[in-house]
Amino acid sequence: MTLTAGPAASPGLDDQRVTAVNPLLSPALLRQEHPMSPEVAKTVGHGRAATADVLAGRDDRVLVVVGPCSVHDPDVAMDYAQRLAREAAVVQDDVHVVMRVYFEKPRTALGWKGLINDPELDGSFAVNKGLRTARKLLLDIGSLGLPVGCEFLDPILSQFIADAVSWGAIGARTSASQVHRQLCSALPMPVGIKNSTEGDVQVAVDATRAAAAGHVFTGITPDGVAALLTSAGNEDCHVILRGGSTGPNHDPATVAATVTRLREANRPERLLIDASHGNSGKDHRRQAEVGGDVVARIASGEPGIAGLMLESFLIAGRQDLELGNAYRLTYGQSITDPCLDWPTTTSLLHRLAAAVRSRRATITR
Ligand SMILES: O=C[C@H](O)[C@H](O)COP(=O)(O)O
Ligand SMILES: C=C(OP(=O)(O)O)C(=O)O
Repeated sequence: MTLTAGPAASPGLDDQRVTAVNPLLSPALLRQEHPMSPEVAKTVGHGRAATADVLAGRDDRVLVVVGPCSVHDPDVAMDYAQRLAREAAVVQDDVHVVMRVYFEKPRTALGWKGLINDPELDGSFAVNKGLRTARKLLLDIGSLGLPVGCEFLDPILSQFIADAVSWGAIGARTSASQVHRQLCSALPMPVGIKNSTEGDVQVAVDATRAAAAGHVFTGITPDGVAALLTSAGNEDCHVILRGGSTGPNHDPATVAATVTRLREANRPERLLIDASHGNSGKDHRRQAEVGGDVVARIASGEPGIAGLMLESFLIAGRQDLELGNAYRLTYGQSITDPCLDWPTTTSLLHRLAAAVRSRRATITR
């Protein structure tokens, strides 16, 4: 029997809902256009190692993943990064700061899907430009000595930027996804995995187990060719408590219960608390309260909390994006979830540093 390859094999039946096919640049080409300097490579490597050490409790600092809900303007993101790099240097003995640099937004239904998908913010979907902008920004931030964290949403896109990332996230809408768990098992950095939007924590614990194992799955090579990838497994995956539709879950009882589940699953018994999302009800004022609560609990030596996620930008709150009218946006304010402003952010960073010092003093006394 002879098999005929290509469209002739199923005339008229294939791709009936694909309305356009356009070229995607390859990861290798993007890396050639925006190569990583040895200095940035050092920042990324040190950022990953310090993150893993804090998560495992080998380093007694706390991890803070802080930055905008989404990057929509690389110049504003650099402005924010320069300020954060200065603060990170001030608190570095007590707090390991990783900047949230999120380019992919998983939407509940519809909405702008992030800078890689639509960098012009006008529905033109210039994805190749988005990838170039994203990679350049990651390298520019890395050159400030500041490690970065990204959410990985589209498993193919990770190949374009993962080498420049020190901490990764899997969001609440994808933590149950086998595709994303397999991706985690191959990613070269610690990855935080969120509880579900409904508040199910077990799904995140299960994801850390799945990600710690090796898998064989489909992906792409640096040249952009489809391939079967074999992963070694990622031991540095951890749970992020982000609250859910039934309310917050940053309370000591949920932290303790999650630690028990992690122990039963033979996973490291430390986690991150996301002060935003379901824990704040998407109210940035409430986010500051959750951050303050976590600071106090770190000072008191509560076990299990390795760090905190904060959604923060220059201006408090959020604004609506009108596609095609990005020029009207307020400088430094989020176009996705509401963020803490810069003064509240720096205050929380310094309070966290003080909390770590007081915890350290209690332990060594
Ligand atoms: O962090 C960002 C948002 O919470 C997430 O992308 C969902 O946003 P949406 O509910 O506005 O679509
Ligand atoms: C989308 C995010 O969060 P979650 O997955 O918790 O909704 C986020 O952190 O940007």
